[in-house]
Amino acid sequence: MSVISSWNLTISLNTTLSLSWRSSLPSRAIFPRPKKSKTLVVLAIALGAKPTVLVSEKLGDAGIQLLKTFANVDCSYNLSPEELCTKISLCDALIVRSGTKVTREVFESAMGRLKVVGRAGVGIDNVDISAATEHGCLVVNAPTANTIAAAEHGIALLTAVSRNVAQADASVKAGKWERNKYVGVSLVGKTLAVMGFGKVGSEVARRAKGLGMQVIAHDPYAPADRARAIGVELVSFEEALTTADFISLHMPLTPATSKMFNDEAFSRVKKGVRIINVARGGVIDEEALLRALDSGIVAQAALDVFTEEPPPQENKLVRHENVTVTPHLGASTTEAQVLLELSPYVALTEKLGRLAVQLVAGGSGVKFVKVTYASARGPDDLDTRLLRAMVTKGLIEPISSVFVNLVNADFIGKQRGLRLTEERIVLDGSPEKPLEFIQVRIANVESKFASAISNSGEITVEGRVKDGKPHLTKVGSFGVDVSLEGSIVLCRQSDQPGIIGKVGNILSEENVNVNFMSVGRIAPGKQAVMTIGLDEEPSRDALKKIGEITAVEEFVFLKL
Ligand SMILES: NC(=O)c1ccc[n+]([C@@H]2O[C@H](COP(=O)([O-])OP(=O)(O)OC[C@H]3O[C@@H](n4cnc5c(N)ncnc54)[C@H](O)[C@@H]3O)[C@@H](O)[C@H]2O)c1
Ligand SMILES: O=C(O)[C@H](O)COP(=O)(O)O
Repeated sequence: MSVISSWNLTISLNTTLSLSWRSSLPSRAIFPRPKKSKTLVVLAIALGAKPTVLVSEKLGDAGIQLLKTFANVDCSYNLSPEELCTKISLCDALIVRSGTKVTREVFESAMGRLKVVGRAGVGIDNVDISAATEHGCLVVNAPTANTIAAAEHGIALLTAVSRNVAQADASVKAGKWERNKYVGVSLVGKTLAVMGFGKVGSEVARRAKGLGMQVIAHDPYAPADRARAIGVELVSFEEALTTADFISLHMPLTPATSKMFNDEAFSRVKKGVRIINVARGGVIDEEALLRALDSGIVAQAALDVFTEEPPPQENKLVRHENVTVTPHLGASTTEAQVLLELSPYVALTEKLGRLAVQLVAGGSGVKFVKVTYASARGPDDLDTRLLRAMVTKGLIEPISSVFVNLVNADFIGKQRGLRLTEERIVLDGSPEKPLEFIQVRIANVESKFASAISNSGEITVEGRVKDGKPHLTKVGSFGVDVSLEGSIVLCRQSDQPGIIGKVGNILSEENVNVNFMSVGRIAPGKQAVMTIGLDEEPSRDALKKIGEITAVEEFVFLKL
């Protein structure tokens, strides 16, 4: 799905609601789940059957194609409010960006059919959340998908205003050569105030530090340790205003931030300050900014966002000589629109859950499950609800007839006595990758494959995403490496020559293709765990023959 890095559940339906919704869906007998369910399309997961999805703004093609495997997709762009209201009654889901106003009228016109609004991006200020809640409609967004794109656009505008790039470009194109008029200011050593030190703000800060700037930030809710880690000082609104040479805005538009930059704020800034806004137009009082520009208090402004979008033709800010404008392009990079950042992890978590539960010995029951996410990203930047739901799905579906989806996962887990806890390990390193590894552990159970019990006494499976594909990288205390496709044979044997060949022969006699194989051992000549990825399912007879190889101490066949 375009821009799905993780769909963030903005409004969770309460349990009663999600249950009644679920029970109103057709049974699996009528709509069997696709064999290779690409569970990353959360809307489809949430809806549980082939829904009709209206996409009202341009998204990446890859996302649309993927969505089409799960849904009837209607891409209708530039709908008038009336056209949107007419169409919506035929749709189960609506996907929008910032340009579609999802008003109360839209929810009313849906007459109960609309179940999910997906905001392919961050800001949900164009969706009437109260109306969505009243109409039992879920609103989900993709909070990290365009973070880097927005941060890079902020930096592009910062450097552009410091060197009059837009103005100089227009001048040269008008046939002029005004080298003295467009003398800029340097960034190095200057103070940048980042207002709103969240996902985008902190990435802007990181980049500005690289440009040699002194970076301060104002954010009443930001953790001081995150700021310290980047070398940024958190300051009061007053201090940010009075000390900054450049101000970059990155807070959401809320009643508290609306027109935060007004005459009062501009009266306290340093004369000649330069302002960049890639957040929301509404955080600036545009009339006040115009006055501040005209009086020279603000030397330059770069605006990607406006109170009204598109801004009216006669908008004086847009036409102002010292204002650089872009048409809400912050998220508009190819990468941000096709990013499938979390999707392999979604598949990985479900498969780890499936593997772990199949390793439990019959009768043990599964109650205590711990999921560990190791990531270089801050906890706020990784919403794990989707991953948690997928682990639950993997744990429960192989041993029951229930269909687990994003909405009902927590409820079904609780109903079945599952106590799933999550833990994060914060790693050093590049935060570009969402997760380094994921571990699923089941405590207080016996395993049908004793080697799957780690030193801590729990069934432990660990996986990573390699080249975009989920891999199993640890079973119990043994390091392994097998791509999680098809099915898997885990086999512990005494470490001696010829075993791999014997197992391979048995499988090849049955025409079962081995797609991956790895061997992890404690020490040479002792025990080894062999992990074999299979495209086809071997017969019982073949599995029996593997078990009869003298050196094989235990083995298990697992379906993914
Ligand atoms: N121009 C674009 O295309 C584009 C792209 C992405 C994001 N955005 C916008 O950028 C903004 C930031 O996005 P994000 O993903 O970093 O969100 P975020 O939620 O990660 O960060 C927002 C930060 O603002 C802080 N904040 C809240 N109230 C504040 C206040 N009164 N003063 C200062 N800080 C305050 C929050 O504590 C939070 O840390 C949003 O408005 C989003 O819609 C625009
Ligand atoms: O909130 C956002 O995600 C950004 O403003 C991007 O909006 P867009 O998806 O309309 O480009």
